[in-house]
Amino acid sequence: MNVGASRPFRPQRAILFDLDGTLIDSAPDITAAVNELLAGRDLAPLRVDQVKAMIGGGVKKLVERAFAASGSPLSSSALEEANRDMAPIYRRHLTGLTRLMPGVREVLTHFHLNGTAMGVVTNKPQLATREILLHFHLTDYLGAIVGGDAVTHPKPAPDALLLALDQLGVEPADALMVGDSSSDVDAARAAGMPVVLLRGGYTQVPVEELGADLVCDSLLDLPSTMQRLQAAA
Ligand SMILES: O=C(O)COP(=O)(O)O
Repeated sequence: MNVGASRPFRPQRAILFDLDGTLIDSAPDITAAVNELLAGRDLAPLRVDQVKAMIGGGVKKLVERAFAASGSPLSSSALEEANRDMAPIYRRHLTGLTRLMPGVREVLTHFHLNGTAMGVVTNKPQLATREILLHFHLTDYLGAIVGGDAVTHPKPAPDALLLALDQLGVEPADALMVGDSSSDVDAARAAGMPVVLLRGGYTQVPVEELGADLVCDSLLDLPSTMQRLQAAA
């Protein structure tokens, strides 16, 4: 099922995937990390659904939002300190509770066999991103892996997407961004790329309202949907 494409799709030479909420369900691990940090400050744990709504802006934003939701908003110096404390905690909770979203391996295999270049562009730190992708044996599919700290301006700025496309040697108009949130749409628009959003990711706003060219129920719908749209273009 999809919501109508808002512009013609031409065959894509590359696809950039968001990570959290798109390729992986990392919310349980991220919640465990957040709650370990909060417990260190005698604050009560947050639920996974609360933390889901805080993911997508990088680790520092996550920390800021978690303390605000706990009724203890941080000053900028306290945020810096909490963010420093979070780094080793976050690294201990990368894969234990994290699972691939449905269809990831099948869909990456499909596009790989198709000759489509692929990359991951996330606001998660680069080292953590690489460790997770290695854990799930996905790095062989990916010609570019760009974390939030690999650029000065992470998503929703276009920089990380443009860096990944540069590494893949593909122009923005010949590539597609696939994500789950407004920062993916905004980054893709700023980079001049079409964008597909998947339902079931980490957004509080319904994906239909985020201005994507297309919305799919799951990653598994992407190959057939792309074929149909390209045939019609
Ligand atoms: O906020 C994060 O750490 C990562 O989020 P993203 O993979 O959706 O960009």
